[in-house]
Amino acid sequence: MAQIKLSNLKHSYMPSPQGPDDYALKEIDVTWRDGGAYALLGPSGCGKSTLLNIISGLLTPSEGQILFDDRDVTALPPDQRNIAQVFQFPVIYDTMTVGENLAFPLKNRGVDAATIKRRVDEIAEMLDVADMLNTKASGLSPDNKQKISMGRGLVRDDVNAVMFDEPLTVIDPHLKWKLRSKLKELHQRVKATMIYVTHDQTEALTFADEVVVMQDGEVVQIGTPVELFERPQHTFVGHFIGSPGMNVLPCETQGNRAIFEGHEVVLEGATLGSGGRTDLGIRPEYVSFGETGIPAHVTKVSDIGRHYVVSAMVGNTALKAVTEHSVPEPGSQVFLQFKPEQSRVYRDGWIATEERVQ
Ligand SMILES: Nc1ncnc2c1ncn2[C@@H]1O[C@H](COP(=O)(O)OP(=O)(O)OP(=O)(O)O)[C@@H](O)[C@H]1O
Repeated sequence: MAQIKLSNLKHSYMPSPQGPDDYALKEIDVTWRDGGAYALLGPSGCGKSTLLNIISGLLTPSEGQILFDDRDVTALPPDQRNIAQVFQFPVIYDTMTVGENLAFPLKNRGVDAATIKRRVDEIAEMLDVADMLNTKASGLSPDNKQKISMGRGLVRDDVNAVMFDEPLTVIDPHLKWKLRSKLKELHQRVKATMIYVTHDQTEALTFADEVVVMQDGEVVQIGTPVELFERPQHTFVGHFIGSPGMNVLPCETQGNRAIFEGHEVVLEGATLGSGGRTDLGIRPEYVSFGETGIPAHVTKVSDIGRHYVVSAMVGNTALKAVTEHSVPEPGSQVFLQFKPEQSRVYRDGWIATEERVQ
């Protein structure tokens, strides 16, 4: 397995790109440590597949380098990069048995029979398919087919990385959580460098030690699931991660305070920079109800199981609060309190509040 470094990577599908908008990848600088579990998360069109294809060697970047353990592989074709890939749709041979499918990547490389048997048994046991080794792949359910596809990606122990491209797309929703946790467990056992591409935050946050959040060809934040939740570096991250996402409320700034709909809001730290569009970012989980605070009108209360999501209006601005206990009635007047250490100003989308030193 290898450390993977993407250095000053840019890619445009146009022959002579003029400006940043002509680039599918604007400037990517990322280092993935050997044995880490990473997710590439972003909406459709943000550049995930482009990046994946550049790493696997299907696409040559317009600029920049790809390094595996400090070895420049930018010019190497896919077959010399030694990467295993698991795609959206299962890639298995229907005419072979499960065991033969799992053995195939090893057989292809001339691995000896005893090692093949040992690896196939190990992987089959990890995937809970040991009892299916002699079953013809054609008769398997879609989720078992995808499991075997994953197994084929994991069976070799000489690859630089295993890349998963939206691997749960074809899986029934009620089986998704099973495979999601299975993959996490597999990473802990196999310890390979794994890169998991998805537009689904639950998949990314369950699987990865670190998530790379992309928007419009740019990495907007790299962090642990907790970091992305607790301190989004960009309003996009705040909104994209979390359910419901972070409230992004137009505001003005006055010294180290935000003025939101005429009300002063205490922030986590000092305000940075000046000018640009300013928004106050606060997650619904950190908005609470009190005896005093910002007056609001409750418009809707949704019971979503473990907690309630309260929609309210402050002046002309809509926001959400998440609460477990004190549930107001729709139509009532309430006072909202924003947790200061979780209240931040964003300037043109980027965080502009200094981090509080503990
Ligand atoms: N072969 C291509 N030729 C021209 N433009 C392309 C090509 N492939 C992708 N693009 C453009 O590059 C940008 C990034 O696309 P990409 O497929 O990498 O995003 P993605 O995040 O993987 O999206 P999805 O999840 O829908 O596959 C998009 O604007 C897309 O239209």
